[in-house]
Amino acid sequence: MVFDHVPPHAPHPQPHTAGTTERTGIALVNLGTPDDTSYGAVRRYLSEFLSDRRVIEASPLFWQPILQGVVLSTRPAASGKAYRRIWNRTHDESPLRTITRQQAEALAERMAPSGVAVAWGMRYGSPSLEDAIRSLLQQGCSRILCMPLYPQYSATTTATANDHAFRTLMRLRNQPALRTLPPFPDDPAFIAALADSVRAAQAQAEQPFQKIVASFHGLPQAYVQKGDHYPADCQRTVQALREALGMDETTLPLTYQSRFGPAKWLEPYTAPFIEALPAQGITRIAVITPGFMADCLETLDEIGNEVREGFEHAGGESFTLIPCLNNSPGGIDLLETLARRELAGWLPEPG
Ligand SMILES: C=CC1=C(C)c2cc3[nH]c(cc4nc(cc5[nH]c(cc1n2)c(C)c5CCC(=O)O)C(CCC(=O)O)=C4C)c(C)c3C=C
Ligand SMILES: [Fe+2]
Ligand SMILES: [Fe+2]
Repeated sequence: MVFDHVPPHAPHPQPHTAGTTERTGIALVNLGTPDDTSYGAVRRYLSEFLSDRRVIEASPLFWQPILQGVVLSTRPAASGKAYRRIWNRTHDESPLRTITRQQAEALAERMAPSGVAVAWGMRYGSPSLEDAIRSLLQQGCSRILCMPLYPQYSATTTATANDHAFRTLMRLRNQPALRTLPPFPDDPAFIAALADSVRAAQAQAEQPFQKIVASFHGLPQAYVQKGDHYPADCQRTVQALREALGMDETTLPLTYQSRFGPAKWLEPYTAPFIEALPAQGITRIAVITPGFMADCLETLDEIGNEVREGFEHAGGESFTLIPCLNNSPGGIDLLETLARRELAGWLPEPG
């Protein structure tokens, strides 16, 4: 018997109902997270993440011995300690997992009247994006919108999430139709939600912020030289936000955080930039992180703990971390706006 285009090792047989209705589904996807903060769990997570050739482009012949040797014997302990500082003890999971689930539940409520199912998964760790897509198929979805929750494009985030969705479909005999959400760096709905979050933070502060630093996850400069247009997308977000708030490069500067390894990453680096501010007479600041749709290790610990301590140690007096859009009404409005736009033609006609 010949199995056209279906690898004989396809791991899970598809249920007969999968993809046989006109139902539409949405799969929300974010980066990933370890299952717990132990050395073993963090090591498994980092090993999967840092073995992704979209993330580390060096040849595996060169990189894998370094990863499996020095990196995975030292980094899991340090990262596990950082995760423990921010861990959601009520649900025993990382904040990124909690918030992604909350976003999916809230979006599901909004989309239910249109008959759209919503699932969520991670690019690395569990539940995986593959689990999310399989759950949508189980629910009879024949059309799926994959929504990587990254406002700015990068091959290291958006593309690898989409790769994972495509790879999942490669194993299916009956494939659903698949759409992917394009990046949305200066979408008016995104910028309006960010501007509202800044105004809300300012309204709660005792005194006006002297600066609001927009800090994005960094990227190796070599990837940008090879064509990744991530920094241009970050500039688009910040420029649009400046215009929405009547601010400029001085009052709303752009910086990059989360450098990993010895190579040159995008500059200026967030931590030294912020630690230098008190010496310039800037002692009351806020930090916004518009590259993240959900609070996570990089916002809550790196900015909320490490950078805050550096700023205070250097003489800073007031440090406000503006929350990500998370499951705020503005954040869910944005997800619904983006989803409905991308689902044009796939939703039942109103009335
Ligand atoms: C070469 C390494 C890395 C690249 C390139 C990279 C790009 C990148 N990452 C995000 C978003 C997130 N990264 C997060 C954690 C994280 N990132 C790296 C490395 C690279 N990221 C590491 C090693 C880690 C793990 C944490 C640590 O050990 O310090 C997270 C947080 C996950 C969580 O559970 O909270 C996010 C989100 C973007 C947007 C990006 C490219 C622009
Ligand atoms: Fe990262
Ligand atoms: Fe970090």
